[in-house]
Amino acid sequence: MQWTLVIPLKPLAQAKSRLADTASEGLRPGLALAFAQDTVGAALASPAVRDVVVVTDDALAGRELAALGARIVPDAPRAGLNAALAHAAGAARAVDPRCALAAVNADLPALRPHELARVLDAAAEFPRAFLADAAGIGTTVLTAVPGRELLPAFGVDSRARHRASGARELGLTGVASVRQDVDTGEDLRAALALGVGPRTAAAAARLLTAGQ
Ligand SMILES: Nc1nc2c(ncn2[C@@H]2O[C@H](COP(=O)(O)OP(=O)(O)OP(=O)(O)O)[C@@H](O)[C@H]2O)c(=O)[nH]1
Ligand SMILES: C=C(OP(=O)(O)O)C(=O)O
Repeated sequence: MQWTLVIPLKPLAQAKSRLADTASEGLRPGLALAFAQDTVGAALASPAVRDVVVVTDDALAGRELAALGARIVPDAPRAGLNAALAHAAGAARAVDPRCALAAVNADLPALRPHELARVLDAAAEFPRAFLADAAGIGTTVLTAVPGRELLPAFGVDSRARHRASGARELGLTGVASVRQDVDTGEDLRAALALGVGPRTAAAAARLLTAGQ
């Protein structure tokens, strides 16, 4: 099965507020963009991914991610993450009503294309499925096969909420790069240890140069 990914991204100036102690306000937007670029780049290189829709109102991120090959959809509802994802899912199904959908966070800078393919291949066995994040509290991937709605419940305790919604939790091992979202300085160190994509590597080097 080939998947359409929907990836949400806040305006960069507001993104990654929990990295405030790791990156200054001047460097944080560039870091958030680098995470998104490496996430989208790896996703588009995955054999299980047909296309990527990014839902964002950020003009710069929209241009940069479109240049990588993503379709950009404005965050028309402006009502938070789950409304943005439902809107992007609708935009994808308006083009192809039978597409398989996967919501993926924009902060997976260590993402490896073949690990994402393993997750999506496993998800194809269930109407809706999800992968918990490295911290074991959140979610990095939520899927819905053709004919099923995504019903996203990202945010606080989303692992428990996706489980309660009837989505099947994927208990895969060996997919650390798909679980490693980056919200804190500690997460960034963990992602760097796994090996990040080229834009995040460059942005992290700028942090070091700036003495942060
Ligand atoms: N389009 C869109 N994306 C969102 C919205 N809220 C969050 N996101 C994205 O959803 C993912 C998870 O978001 P959050 O954890 O809430 O925000 P964050 O920027 O990653 O981190 P914090 O500012 O530290 O909370 C990230 O890819 C965000 O950019 C929204 O209202 N609209
Ligand atoms: C929104 C989520 O991600 P984050 O860890 O970025 O808050 C989530 O896990 O549901």
